[in-house]
Amino acid sequence: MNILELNGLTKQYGKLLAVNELNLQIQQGQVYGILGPNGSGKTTTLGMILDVVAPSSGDYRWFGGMSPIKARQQIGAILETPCFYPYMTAEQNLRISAHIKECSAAKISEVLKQVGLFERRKDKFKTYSLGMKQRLSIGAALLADPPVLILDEPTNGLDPEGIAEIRTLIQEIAQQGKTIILASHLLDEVQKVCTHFCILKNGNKVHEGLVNDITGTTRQIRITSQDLSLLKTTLQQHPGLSNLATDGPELIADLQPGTTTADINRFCFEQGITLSKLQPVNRTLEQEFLTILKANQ
Ligand SMILES: Nc1ncnc2c1ncn2[C@@H]1O[C@H](COP(=O)(O)OP(=O)(O)OP(=O)(O)O)[C@@H](O)[C@H]1O
Repeated sequence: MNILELNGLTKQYGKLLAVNELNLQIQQGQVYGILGPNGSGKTTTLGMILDVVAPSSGDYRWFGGMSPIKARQQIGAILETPCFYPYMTAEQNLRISAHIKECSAAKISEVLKQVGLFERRKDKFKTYSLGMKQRLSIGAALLADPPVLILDEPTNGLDPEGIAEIRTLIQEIAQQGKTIILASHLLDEVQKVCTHFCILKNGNKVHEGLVNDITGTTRQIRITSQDLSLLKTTLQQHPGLSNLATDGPELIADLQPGTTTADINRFCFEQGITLSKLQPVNRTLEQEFLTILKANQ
């Protein structure tokens, strides 16, 4: 079942087209990354699907057409760091959140454990690091045990340790079968936690797919031999390679579909060249992202 379906969702701010005819389908259990540079329309999209920004045209359906009020109860969302009371402890703040959400306070300890703040539950919110504040926000969003979690730039401003903690937490939440929709401009973040992703640029969806389709396939090689220029002129004749370029003491090239590293090795051997290195490289989402953005300029 589609958890969320967007049909031509559009938002125009005066002359500015922030989101243009966006079509998306997100299914249960996916960790869906909405990726894009600053100003590409990620937050506006999340605002629309959370009913806080009115679409100019198009529509969206949660859970196959559930009423917006009912659907909203199934979604835990963090668009900005929520306003917790600085002089209250994490536990007291979550008690207030539970009261507002009309859910049982019995869930508070469980949620604090899940986000790794149980030991610090009696500390005042103002003494928390940015990463702990962000984890508490996720904890608040989990109080009502929603099947869907929406996160906007969840690691913004965090140090590497804080980023790693949030990443692990997102992975743990996803393992419980929850659907997570995450907006980010950080390729690394999307690559490490998401199963599916789309790329927005100037409000347009320019790509969508499975993260594994990109990062799991070897489509590049790093290759070197004693005489680099001879190797380069030789490899230029191989039809199974493209984008051949020198990168320091080695060459880098894209493998065309159907060509393997073994083919390249054999070809060089037949040409009398002994390779000192032939290393397959997994393409990163970053390379794919840059290629896609370039192609859509
Ligand atoms: N309330 C608003 N009024 C006018 N323009 C807006 C408003 N909100 C967003 N925009 C514009 O819409 C475009 C998309 O903004 P949005 O915040 O959705 O992008 P984003 O991808 O989330 O960017 P960032 O990564 O910087 O948060 C931008 O050009 C932005 O300036």
